[in-house]
Amino acid sequence: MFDELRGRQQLSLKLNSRNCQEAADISGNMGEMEYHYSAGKRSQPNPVEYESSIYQKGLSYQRPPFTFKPLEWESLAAERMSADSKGYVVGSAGTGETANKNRAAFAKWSIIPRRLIKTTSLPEISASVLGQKLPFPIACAPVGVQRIFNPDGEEAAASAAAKQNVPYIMSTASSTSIEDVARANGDGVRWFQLYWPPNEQNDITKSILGRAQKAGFSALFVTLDTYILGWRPSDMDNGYNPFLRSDQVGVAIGLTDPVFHDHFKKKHGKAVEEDMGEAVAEWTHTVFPGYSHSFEDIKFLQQHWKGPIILKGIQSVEDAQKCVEIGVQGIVVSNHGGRQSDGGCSSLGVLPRIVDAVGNKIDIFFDSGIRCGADIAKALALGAKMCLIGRPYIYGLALGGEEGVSHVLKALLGDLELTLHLAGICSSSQEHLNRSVLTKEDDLF
Ligand SMILES: Cc1cc2nc3c(=O)[nH]c(=O)nc-3n(C[C@H](O)[C@H](O)[C@H](O)COP(=O)(O)O)c2cc1C
Ligand SMILES: O=C(O)C(=O)c1ccccc1
Repeated sequence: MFDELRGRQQLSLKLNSRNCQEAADISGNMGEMEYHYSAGKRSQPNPVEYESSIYQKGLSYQRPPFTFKPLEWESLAAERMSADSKGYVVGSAGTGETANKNRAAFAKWSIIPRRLIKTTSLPEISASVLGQKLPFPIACAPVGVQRIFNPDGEEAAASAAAKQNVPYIMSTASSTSIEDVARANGDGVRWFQLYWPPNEQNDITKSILGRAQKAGFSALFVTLDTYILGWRPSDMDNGYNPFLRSDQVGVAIGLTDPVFHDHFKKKHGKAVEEDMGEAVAEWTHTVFPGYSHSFEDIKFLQQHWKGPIILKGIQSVEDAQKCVEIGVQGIVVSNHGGRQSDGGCSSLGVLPRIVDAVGNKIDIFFDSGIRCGADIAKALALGAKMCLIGRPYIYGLALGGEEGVSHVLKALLGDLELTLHLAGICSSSQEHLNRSVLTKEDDLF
């Protein structure tokens, strides 16, 4: 009974509250959570609708086959994976100290709700990044080898992201080609993440960038913290490296790249098809050369990429300042989910100082450790413009392919929307969602 009342209440709140234009746009079937086009424009999914429709489905025992408990996605997904895949996604570097600190850092900040803030609508949770206004302040982080979690891999995730109006960042280590991911993503917003070949192989880099650009990827995320994979005990215990599997997962971009094919032929005197093992080893070495580029080298990418460039993996104020100096458009404050270095800082811990130093000069994205709506709210309050979701959507992929990814994205957004609403915060913009809504939990004692 309570659920029924609550469901109805949510529904009527929603219907009364969205502004007129949006209400006219929303033509979706509430039960199925389908969203339709109206007047040639895609109507915005409304995350809280998901919650109300679930209460209603609950009444007729038609709940979705996925849990809404964000901290259970990992264990439930793990039950469906091989030991190798589970170790790969859940695992992190060394003792796991960095990954643990990523999570612990969120609990150090608390949201102080304000009361009697008169509202007539649910909070607006859009984001303004890279000169664009996007409906939601989250994106799917670049994650490689997605077919080890579900046979539909990147195509399922990119399709779900487009349906939920969430940008999809495609990894260079994808198990699907650039062109196939673009097709699956359709008219969604898609960005490309580069694992960057050494300068001697700039022709291969140019080829990848050209393909990504042609396939409609509009921004370039360059990952700086993974020129070699970190010390990952779970994978070493399993003797597991996704590239070294016999089914060649994670090398789709190389195996479909004509310039890489030419390069391989010249170097090895045979075609890629004649020696797949050698070709995979060569590609792996091309994108994980073992050594880093320099700030100076970014010029090459600026010359060959028409669009915003965002550097991923920034943890220090000094590096953030250098990013501003060299004229890139954004940074991702990230420690790769604690997968690369042990003994590191929490990514959320370093965020405020980086925001203070460069937040008004460059777009700051954030990831590492986000698991629920409140985590997104805290990172945005500390000055990030957008959060990248990493492991959670991969757990969704393992749990239920495209539907599972959609579920995780909708659940995170619904949770965010209500978290802000119930704290009296009327939008995700810095004007309303800023440090004044937070306190350090330790300061309370
Ligand atoms: C299985 C897996 C594969 C990943 N692959 C990539 C990748 O190919 N490129 C990249 O830049 N980051 C990659 N990442 C890191 C994510 O983009 C992101 O920084 C990280 O997952 C954020 O931490 P979280 O998982 O705690 O949210 C990967 C992460 C995971 C879990
Ligand atoms: O595992 C990772 O964190 C990552 O970035 C990666 C590297 C190679 C293949 C797939 C993912």
